[in-house]
Amino acid sequence: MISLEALLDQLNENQKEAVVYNDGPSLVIAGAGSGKTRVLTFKIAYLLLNGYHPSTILALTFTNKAAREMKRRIADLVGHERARWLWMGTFHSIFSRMLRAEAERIGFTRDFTVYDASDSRSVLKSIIKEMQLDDKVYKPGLIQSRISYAKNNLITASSYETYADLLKSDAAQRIPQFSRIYAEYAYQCRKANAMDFDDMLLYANILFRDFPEVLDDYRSRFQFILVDEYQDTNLAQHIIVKRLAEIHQRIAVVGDDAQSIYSFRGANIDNILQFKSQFPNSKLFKLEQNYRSTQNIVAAANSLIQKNKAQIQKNVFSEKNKGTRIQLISALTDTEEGYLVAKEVADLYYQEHDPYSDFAILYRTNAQSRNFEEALRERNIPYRIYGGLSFYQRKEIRDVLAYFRLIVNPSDSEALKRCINYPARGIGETTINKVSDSARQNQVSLWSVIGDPQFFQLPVNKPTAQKLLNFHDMIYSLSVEAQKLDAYELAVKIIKTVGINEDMLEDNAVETLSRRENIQELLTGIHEFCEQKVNEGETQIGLTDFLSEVSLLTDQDMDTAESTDKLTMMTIHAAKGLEFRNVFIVGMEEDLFPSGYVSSDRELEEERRLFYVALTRAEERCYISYAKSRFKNGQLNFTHPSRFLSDIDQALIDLPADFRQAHVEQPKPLEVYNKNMPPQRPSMSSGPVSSWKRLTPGASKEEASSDTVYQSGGGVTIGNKVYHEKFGTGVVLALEQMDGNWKANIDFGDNGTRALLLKYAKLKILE
Ligand SMILES: Nc1ncnc2c1ncn2[C@@H]1O[C@H](COP(=O)(O)OP(=O)(O)OP(=O)(O)O)[C@@H](O)[C@H]1O
Ligand SMILES: [Mg+2]
Repeated sequence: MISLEALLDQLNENQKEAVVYNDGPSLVIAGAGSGKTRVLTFKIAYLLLNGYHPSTILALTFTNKAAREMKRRIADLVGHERARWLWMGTFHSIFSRMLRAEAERIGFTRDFTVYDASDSRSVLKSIIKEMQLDDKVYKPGLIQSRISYAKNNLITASSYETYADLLKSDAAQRIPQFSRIYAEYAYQCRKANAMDFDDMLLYANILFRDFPEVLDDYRSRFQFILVDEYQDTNLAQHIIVKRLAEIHQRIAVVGDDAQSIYSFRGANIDNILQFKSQFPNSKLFKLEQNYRSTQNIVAAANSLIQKNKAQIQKNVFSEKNKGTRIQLISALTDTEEGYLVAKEVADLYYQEHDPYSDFAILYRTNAQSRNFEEALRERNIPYRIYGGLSFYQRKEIRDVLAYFRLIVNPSDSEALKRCINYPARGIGETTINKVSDSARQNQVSLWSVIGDPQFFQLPVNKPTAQKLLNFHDMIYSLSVEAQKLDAYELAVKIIKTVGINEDMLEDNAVETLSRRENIQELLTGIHEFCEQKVNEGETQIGLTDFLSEVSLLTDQDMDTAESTDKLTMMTIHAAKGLEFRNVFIVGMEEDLFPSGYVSSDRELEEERRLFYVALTRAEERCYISYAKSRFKNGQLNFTHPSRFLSDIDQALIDLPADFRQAHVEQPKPLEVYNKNMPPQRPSMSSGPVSSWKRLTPGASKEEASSDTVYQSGGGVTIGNKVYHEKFGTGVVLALEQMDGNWKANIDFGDNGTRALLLKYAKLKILE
């Protein structure tokens, strides 16, 4: 075990101060690579060496992988025994653990299922269908993100109507049934004993609000709370942390406003900016030395982020070597981009002898990975992809997991629908619909109906009723076994019993073989999971434990074989917090990065922050690539290099000759290869980025309400006539999101034009 002195010797003066200050709340705001995560890690080790019991420390990270990493570091510093009992994980995994322990209090059982995004969407689809609504207007994806937004802002289905006064005008125009759908969705989830991802945070808040004794219990258990990547927390997360730390005030958070990249998921940068007002006695620490990257990379990242107006000024420097300049790779086509990047990787691998695990290819969207995969495969370069269609989302794996879910929680209607006729049992779509209808009419789960079709007067013939009963009994007897067997034994038994094995053995097609291998891999994974838990001192590892772990994986957690030498491919969002010697940022083109969906300066600044995150992942070398033409939806489009390239200090980047030319010229509108194709959305490069539509008070509503305004405005629409207690009647000219809150510019006639935050303005919408 390390001495306190030796521990602190591994930190610079500023880091040391932040680590040893533990008398009250503290906040570290600092740029990328300056050791924020290291401060948290060392602070925990410091607390442990000072006698805190590990089980009294709660540390919240952004991914499970980051938690594992931090735990490993702490174990290296202070010994495995001390690190073992730390409460460390993502918000979702930590609070789902609490919710399982307290589930009965809020009307669930401890075996509740966690619905993933596709389960939720499927529930919403059937609600929209059942309510006979037009799914072109009531798009399940849109409804889903609105529900998520509401939950992350702690607006429940039942309180939605009350809060909706402000949100109502656009909803009333376009999706007036939204609150009914939300309520039905909440009801369906509850009936299925299921929570979705956002529910983890919502219900944790409800639990703490409604059961003060539970809150007190956790408050006294956690003597210290630490949060990494605080700039990307949302309101629901912020309130949980605030509640837990309210009494003892021993809380340490770290973050970087320049790396806030999750506002589309409800993250609110105000949480970090207003930490001081939430915790008035808090102490602010700044770190300035970057230990990750070469001087050139740090300077390039600094020059880029300077272009953002909204930011806290920071002085970040590196004392590492100067390093090489950023290399730009210009390709004619997206296929060539893949080829050139793979070639560069191979060259570096042979020249510099860097292992493949030192390389990362980072992109804006998952869909970009394909060209690189092909090019890497051609050169036999091993790689792993995070995110996208992960292992656990493959059909055969989802099928097996659905059985697991149903057996531990028979009310899980999504799981039931998935397994009732797989492998085929002669229970058709019509029968399943009848079961669903009956469940709805009788307000019971599907499971109850198939357990007694006669009682529920299910309109099916005798043989069909018998098939339902057989299925019910098979699942029931497995759920009895579940009490006795551990996760692995049970999983093996299930796969044998329900007929998946035979289904796969019958057919020797190549795809079936690989599906069989995947299932085998799943079983191996469960086996390892059980062993690991046993090693950690747990007994009785049931399938629920395994399921709750896999259902809370994030984009960074998909691959378990971490030690092998593979190149990493992931989105920039998933790369947050990570570092690699060699980083390739690819697809650096207008309409791709920044994304073509950007419609305000604020959104553009978030894209720039995303680029800043990408650049600052690199330790030694950073490459940026773009293609001059790219296939999109089966069409070849000509592209323009991203405007962000010219944000980087030109002395630090090797631009090819044709780039300067392209940027001196006025950017052209998007050219289209096939002249017969319909006109394309205008390129973002044809002029300055439009800020929010500004309209005169007389503008028509149709003109005023663009999709973007509607989606993110969360309420008042441009062109609305509104009433304010003090300023009287006015017309909304513009809407803008400011630090997560909506700001409206309103023309109040004689009382002038005012910028008001909707949150406080208490506007009444007149028309
Ligand atoms: N005092 C130090 N001595 C040696 N190495 C350090 C020191 N401080 C930080 N580092 C190293 O610098 C790298 C970046 O640190 P860390 O990941 O903690 O930065 P961060 O501020 O959390 O970055 P990000 O904003 O990207 O999350 C790590 O490899 C870390 O081990
Ligand atoms: Mg970090």
